[in-house]
Amino acid sequence: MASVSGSYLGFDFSTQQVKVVAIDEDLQVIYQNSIQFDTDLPMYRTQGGVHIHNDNLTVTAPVLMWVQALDILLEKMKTSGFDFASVKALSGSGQQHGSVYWKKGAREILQSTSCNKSLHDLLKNCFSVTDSPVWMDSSTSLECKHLEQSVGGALNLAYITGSRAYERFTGNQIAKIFKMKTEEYNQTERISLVSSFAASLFLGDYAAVDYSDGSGMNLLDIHKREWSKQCLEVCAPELEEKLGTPVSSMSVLGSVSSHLVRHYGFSLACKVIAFTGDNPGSLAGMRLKEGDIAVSLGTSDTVFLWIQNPNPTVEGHIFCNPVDIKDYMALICYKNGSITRERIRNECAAGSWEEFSSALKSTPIGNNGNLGIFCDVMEITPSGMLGVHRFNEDSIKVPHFSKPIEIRALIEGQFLARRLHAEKLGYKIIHGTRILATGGASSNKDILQVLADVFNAPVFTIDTTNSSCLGCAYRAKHGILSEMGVTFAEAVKMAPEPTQVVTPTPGAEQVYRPLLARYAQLEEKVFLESKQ
Ligand SMILES: Nc1ncnc2c1ncn2[C@@H]1O[C@H](COP(=O)(O)OP(=O)(O)O)[C@@H](O)[C@H]1O
Ligand SMILES: O=C(CO)[C@@H](O)[C@H](O)COP(=O)(O)O
Repeated sequence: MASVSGSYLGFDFSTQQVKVVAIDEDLQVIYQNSIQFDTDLPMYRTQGGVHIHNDNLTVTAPVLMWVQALDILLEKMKTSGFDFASVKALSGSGQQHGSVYWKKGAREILQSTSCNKSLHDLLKNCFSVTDSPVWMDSSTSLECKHLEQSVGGALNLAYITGSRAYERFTGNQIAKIFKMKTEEYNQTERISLVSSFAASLFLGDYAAVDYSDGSGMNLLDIHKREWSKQCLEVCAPELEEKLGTPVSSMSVLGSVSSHLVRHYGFSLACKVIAFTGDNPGSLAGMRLKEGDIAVSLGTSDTVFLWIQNPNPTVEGHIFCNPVDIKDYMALICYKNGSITRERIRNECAAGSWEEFSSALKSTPIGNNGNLGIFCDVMEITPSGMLGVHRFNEDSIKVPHFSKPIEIRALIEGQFLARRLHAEKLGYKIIHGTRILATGGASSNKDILQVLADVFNAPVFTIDTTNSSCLGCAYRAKHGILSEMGVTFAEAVKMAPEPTQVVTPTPGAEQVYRPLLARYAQLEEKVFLESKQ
């Protein structure tokens, strides 16, 4: 690879893979690569990057798998001739809410500089909990109830932390670890998020949690940008020491570890900028503006917005904004995203995205009134909804659809749900609204066409589906410039603009407006039934 005068790296430790994007000084992408957990590291026996336990509620991932994936990714970059010496700064992101438990003594090992071991060999005995709880976990209902009761109810908790108690949020996960694995908890000297854990691997020391990803823990006071002592106390003892002090998402944490300098030829001056959550990373990568709506179609589906005035409610989340210290972002998360789409692709389209697309193209918008709600796993939005529910044009439940109708029912049902809950949170689609799509499924234009039709707005994408990596490479550059007072918008003004890929089909709104109202009624019915 030809060397460049300066470059910036963005990593993403997401649910199914570790990915990297490198950009040059002109913000052009010069390198991309990834390691898939299931296929590149089969010895960990993950499915979709995780282990689903027998209770169907507990979901974890082996922390050493993430470390080993980074070793392999960096080796791959080295083999391809990537010029590590040109990297001026790096940053990254992680799947949100997951937690990593560093054993007493781990910091000293992390800081050690004089060995030739891989990170995996170096850190193999450093974790008190080897299977990290991840965002797909929904086993902490008791802990959630306790936290909400202790702070005066769900809405009060949302006022403080931006969200009512959610099972996957880290504070509730830590409370469960303390209760179920007290000895391991007591052996823990530091608790990281996946993002700050990943930053620690580059820093060679414990990296601070950033405000934006820290907002997904039910522990951070999002207004004061400090831990809520009340929430910490409810979740587990000595938690403040174990978490360290949170920092702004644009903080320069320090220089890259001498371990990585020696192994890969990073410059000693290369800076590590605070890592953040993958959705905040995507907000940066897509250069979201107020008024835009971002739809991420990754393992999870998320819908998020840039907002100035947080108005937390008991549905959805408010996070601190990752690129502007005074602002916020609102987010809604759906657990049944790509994995459900893959199941239907396998069952109805012989495992082929092309066949899946053909089915979308051969069926009419509105699917002749056939609607579906597909929750293979317990849904987050609305909370607890489970199972596959199919309704014909008279809203009568039916046991199955033909294959093409099933495919359209899945995609329309998913996007009707995305729109319904965004509107419930007060989001209005107006003339000029741009939908910015990202994540693996955003490479599929036929899926994006349904998105444009259901939302009645044009869909834009950026050049890469790895918007979080790209956003973190941008954040890496901005991290250095922000010390001189440069805003994120100024730092990335030369970056390529998102391009419009699809526009709504004429007449789509007339079909989907009434369908949205019908979907809302059916979802409410299914939701209430799932509560019984
Ligand atoms: N052509 C396609 N059409 C629809 N979905 C796709 C396509 N290509 C990849 N995907 C989906 O993208 C998902 C991965 O998305 P990605 O955003 O990389 O995940 P994550 O960041 O959560 O690990 C895969 O699970 C796959 O189902
Ligand atoms: O739980 C959430 C957001 O609140 C998820 O969006 C995770 O952050 C996982 O992200 P992907 O790997 O699906 O991008």
